[in-house]
Amino acid sequence: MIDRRLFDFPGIKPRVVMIAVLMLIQSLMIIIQARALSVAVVGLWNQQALATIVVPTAIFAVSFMCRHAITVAQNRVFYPFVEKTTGDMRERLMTKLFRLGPSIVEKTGTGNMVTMALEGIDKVQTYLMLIIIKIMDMGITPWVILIYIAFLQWKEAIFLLIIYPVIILFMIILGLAAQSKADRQYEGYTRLSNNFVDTLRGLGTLKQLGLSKKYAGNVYQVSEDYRKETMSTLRIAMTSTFALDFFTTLSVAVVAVFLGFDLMDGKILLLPALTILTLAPDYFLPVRNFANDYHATLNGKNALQAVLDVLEVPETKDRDELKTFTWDENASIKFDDVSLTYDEAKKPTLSHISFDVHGFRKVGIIGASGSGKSTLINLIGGFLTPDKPDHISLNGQKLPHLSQEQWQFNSIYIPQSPYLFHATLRENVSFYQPHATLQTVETACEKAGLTDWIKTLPDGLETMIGEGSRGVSGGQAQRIALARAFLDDKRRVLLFDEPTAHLDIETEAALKEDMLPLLDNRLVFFATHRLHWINQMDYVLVMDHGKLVEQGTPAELAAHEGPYTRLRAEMGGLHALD
Ligand SMILES: Nc1ncnc2c1ncn2[C@@H]1O[C@H](COP(=O)(O)OP(=O)(O)OP(=O)(O)O)[C@@H](O)[C@H]1O
Repeated sequence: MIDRRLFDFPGIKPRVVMIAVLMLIQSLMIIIQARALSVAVVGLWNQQALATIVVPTAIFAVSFMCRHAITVAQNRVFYPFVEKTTGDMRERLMTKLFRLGPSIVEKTGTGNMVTMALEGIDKVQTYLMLIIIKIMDMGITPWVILIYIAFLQWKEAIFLLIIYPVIILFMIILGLAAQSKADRQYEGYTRLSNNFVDTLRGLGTLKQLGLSKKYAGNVYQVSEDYRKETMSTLRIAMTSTFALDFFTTLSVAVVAVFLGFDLMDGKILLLPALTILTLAPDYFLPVRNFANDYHATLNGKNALQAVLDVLEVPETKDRDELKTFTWDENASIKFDDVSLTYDEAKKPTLSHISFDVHGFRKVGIIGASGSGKSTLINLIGGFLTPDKPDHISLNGQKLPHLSQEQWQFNSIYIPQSPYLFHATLRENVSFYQPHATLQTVETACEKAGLTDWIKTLPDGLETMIGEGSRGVSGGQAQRIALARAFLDDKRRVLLFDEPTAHLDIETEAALKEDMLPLLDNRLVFFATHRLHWINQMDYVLVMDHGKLVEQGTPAELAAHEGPYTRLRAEMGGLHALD
C-alpha cells in the first residue's frame, strides 16, 4: 500500500509531523462539532428557549468551518512538498538516464521511458498527495473519535473497535485483487507505450514489407487489451467502494439500534446517544475516503516503483580515477587479459583480450559478424565495464574501466548511424564544441566534404536537421560526424564502429577520401567488415567468437597463413576498393 522508500524523501518527516498535528486538531473539531450539534438538537427536543441554542449552533458552525479549513491547510502544507519532490524526481530521472546511457533505455523500452518521465511522474504526484494524508487520516481520526465514544458509552465503542479491523481486512482482500489487476494494467500500459514507439520507428520497414496494416491492427489489439485491463481494475475498485459503503452504513445502523435499545432501557441519555450517532459516520469516513482513492493510488504506486527502480540502478563508479590526461604520441593503452560478460549472458562475450598500443596509431578491428568488434569498441569507449577491474591501463595506470571522464574528453565515437539531434546543421557539427566560430565550423564542413551539399540547403548551415526536420542521407550523416571530429582537434582518440557499413561503394569511396586525413596524428580504433580499410591501418586486431585470435601489422599478418588471411579470403568479394 505504501512504498517504504517514500520515507527517504528529503523533507517528508517534518511534514508528516505537521499533518499529524493538524489531523489531531481536526479530530477534536469533529468531536466538538458533533457535540455542539447534539446539544442544539437536544435543546430543541426539550423545547428550550431559542437563545440557549444559539451558542451551541455557533460552536457547531465554527468547528465545522475549522474542520474543513484544516483539510485545506493539510493540502497546502503537503502540496509544495509533493510538487518539489516530483519535480526533483523528474530531473533526477533524466540525469540518471544520461549517466546510465542507452543500455537502460534499451532494457526498459523507449516508449515506457517517455511515458514514465511524463505521465508516470504525474501519477506519482497524485499518489504522494493522496497516500500520506489518507493513511494518516485512517491512523489518527478514528482512534480519537473512538476514545471519546468509549468515554461516553463503552459498549458502542467496543462494537466499533471490533468492526474496524473486519472492514480493514475486507478492504485488504479487495485491495489485493485490485493490486494484481493494477499490476497487469501497468504492464499493459508499458507494453502499449513500447509497442507504439516500436511501430512508429519501424514504420519504414513495415510499409516496405506491406505489413503496416497488420501492425496497426497489432497496436489496436494491445490498446484494446489495455482498455479491458483498465475496465476490470475499475470494476474491482467500484465494487470495493460499494461494498465498503454498504458495510460502514450497516455498522452505523447497528450502532443506532444499540443506542435505541439503551435509550429505551434508560441506560443512556439522549445527548450522549445523539453525539455517538453523529460521530459514528465520521469514525468510518477515513476508510471510505481511502477506498475511494485507492485505484488512483495503485497506479501511482506502480509508477513510483518503476521510477525508483531506475533511480536505484547502480552507476559506474570511480569515473575520476584518471586525473588530467591527454592522448599524445607518448601515451599508451594496454588491455591485459580483459573479459566482458553482458548482464544476463551465460558466458563472456569478450574473453582474455590483451593488446598494447602506443601513440598515434591506426588500429583496425576485424572479424566475422558477432565476433565482438562493437563490444570491444564500446569497452574502449567506456560504455561497458569489464568483468574485473585493473586489467586495463592508460599510461601505466591501472583502471577499473574506461568510463573515465578524462579519457572520454579525449575521444570521439563514430558509429554506423551517427545520431543527429533535432537542431541546426551548425549546432549538430559543433556538438562537442558549442562555442566554435562560424569560420571554424565552415572549415570543418569543408574538410568533411559537406560544402557542396550545404550550398543546396535553403538556410545553409542554419537548416534544421534531425528527427522531425529535413532528412539526411547515411553518407551525409557520416560526413556530419566527421565534421564534428575535424572541428574538435583536441580529441585525439577516434573510435569508429563500422562507419561505412551501410553505405554504397561509391559513397564509401568518396567518404574514405575525406576521412583519411582525419586519421593522421590520432589514435584510431576502427572496427570494420570492409577489409579495404585494413590497408590504411598500422595494426590489426583479429576477433573470432569474442577472442583476439591474431594481432600485428597488416604486412606481418599477411605474411603467414592464419585467421587474418583466412578472413581476407572469405571476404574477398568485399575488396572492391582495394
Ligand atoms: N546488449 C547485449 N546484451 C547481450 N549480448 C549482446 C549485447 N550486444 C551484443 N551482444 C552479443 O555479443 C556478441 C558480439 O556482438 P557484437 O555486436 O560486439 O559483434 P560484432 O562483431 O560487432 O558484430 P557485427 O559485425 O554483426 O556488428 C553477439 O553474440 C551479440 O549477440
